[in-house]
Amino acid sequence: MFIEKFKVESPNVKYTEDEIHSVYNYDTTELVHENKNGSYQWTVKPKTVQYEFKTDIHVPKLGVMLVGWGGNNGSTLTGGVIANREGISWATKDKVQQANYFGSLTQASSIRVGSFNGEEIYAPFKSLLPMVNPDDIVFGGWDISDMNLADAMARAKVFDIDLQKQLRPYMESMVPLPGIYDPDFIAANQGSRANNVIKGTKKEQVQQIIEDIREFKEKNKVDKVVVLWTANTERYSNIVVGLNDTMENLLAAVEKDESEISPSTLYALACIYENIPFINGSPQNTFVPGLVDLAIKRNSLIGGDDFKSGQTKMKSVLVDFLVGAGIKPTSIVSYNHLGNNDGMNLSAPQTFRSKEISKSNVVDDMVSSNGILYEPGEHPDHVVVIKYVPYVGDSKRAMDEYTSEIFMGGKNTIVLHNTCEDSLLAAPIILDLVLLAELSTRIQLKGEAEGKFHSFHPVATILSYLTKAPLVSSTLLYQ
Ligand SMILES: NC(=O)c1ccc[n+]([C@@H]2O[C@H](COP(=O)([O-])OP(=O)(O)OC[C@H]3O[C@@H](n4cnc5c(N)ncnc54)[C@H](O)[C@@H]3O)[C@@H](O)[C@H]2O)c1
Ligand SMILES: O=P([O-])([O-])O[C@@H]1[C@@H](O)[C@H](O)[C@@H](O)[C@H](O)[C@@H]1O
Repeated sequence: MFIEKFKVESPNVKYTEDEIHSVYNYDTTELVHENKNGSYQWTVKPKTVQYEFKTDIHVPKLGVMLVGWGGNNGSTLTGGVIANREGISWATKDKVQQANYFGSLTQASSIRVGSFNGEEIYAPFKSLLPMVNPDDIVFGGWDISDMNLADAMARAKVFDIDLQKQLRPYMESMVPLPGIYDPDFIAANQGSRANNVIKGTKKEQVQQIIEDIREFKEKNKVDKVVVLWTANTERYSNIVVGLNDTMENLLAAVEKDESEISPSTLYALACIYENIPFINGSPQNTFVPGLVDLAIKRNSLIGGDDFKSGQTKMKSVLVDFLVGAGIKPTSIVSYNHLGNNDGMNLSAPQTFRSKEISKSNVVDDMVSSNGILYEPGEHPDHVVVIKYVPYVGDSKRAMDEYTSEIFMGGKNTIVLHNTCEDSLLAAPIILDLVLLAELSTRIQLKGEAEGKFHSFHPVATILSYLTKAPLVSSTLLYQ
């Protein structure tokens, strides 16, 4: 049975006018590796750590500023939220389609809350804690292309025409702010659309982004802003000692207008200065060490990298299942072709390399978890192929082949084929990322050994489920 909402009655949960107080006993283990009578022994000791959580129940009016707003994902998400908010339905060749948020964890998934008279009871994920209603989000952002969002939606060729016609009046007045453009970091084929760029030094560009955020916040009277990068995939930045390895060196490099500081790092820097959450939806290493240092020092949320939308989502689920079942994947081949602008940008070797890394590394932890199947350092052959085929547009065609070793020298091959608009996969994930980032900034926690409440660690590993290459912090404990 499915229920819409519920209240918790527990000695561990207290509702006040402003907060939900909860106590959670986290059961974990502590491992000890010690020399006993001349030989080393691993000892596993169960332990329980008690945490207290305080969740501010006042849901803010949220502004979401997208970097790359005029792209396929940006225009699709914006149009999708407007269609849901306005209750738009449209004619397709099959039926009259209603707007929905399918594909969003927060809006379209459910959780089990218990059983009643022998029946399992489920509730919406979004009923767990007070969350922003996506219909209320105010969108804005930047793009190096000055195309308005209605024309960008038409350029993307994602939505049905009848839907596009109904959305156009809402979107044609939406025009992206000029963006920070550096041709050295994205494919040369993107140059023709770069007619909407911020001039000046890197320091001046960062300052302009800060001013844009402040003006957006003031103009739209939003309480909070989250910034999310859904612009083109950049090439990796070189990590150079003395340039971007520490926050002091990074800030000095910006002062000196050093060329190796990428646009995405500059946007993120502006957000950290403003204490605005910044999420990276692409695979490049926006978060160079110096930037992570600064985010931690200023306790400003950063998260990423690279939305885990389709092929890689399937890969992480399937390989986790196979390895967990004691089956040994030995060859993974992920091929896809698509014809959108993302695909065109990825047709350049240096930007493709960023994507190849994030699409390949997703299985590393699963493989290293099983020393029965894999020798130290052993891993499956893993190939990622992305081809740009203009004709298919946003309709990505993904083909995957998984070959595994099974019992007594047997081999098993699984082949998957997946076709759909890439932006229809990514847009709901972008929504989840911004909603969960906003929610996490309203939560304070305190471990039993800690003296005072604090926020989550600024490196938001809580967003990992939604990204291919989760950003994690080497500092395990919050300072
Ligand atoms: N399923 C998916 O669509 C999916 C999944 C994972 C990751 N991604 C990543 O999301 C990003 C966006 O995907 P898309 O399909 O919307 O691509 P897109 O090319 O349609 O949109 C990117 C937009 O960013 C703009 N842009 C580029 N550089 C910019 C800059 N420095 N500042 C501001 N705007 C800039 C471009 O003009 C373009 O409008 C890509 O990096 C892609 O790899 C997409
Ligand atoms: O999440 P996923 O479907 O594995 O990955 C997708 C790739 O298959 C696609 O080629 C690329 O253009 C998208 O940006 C996205 O990264």
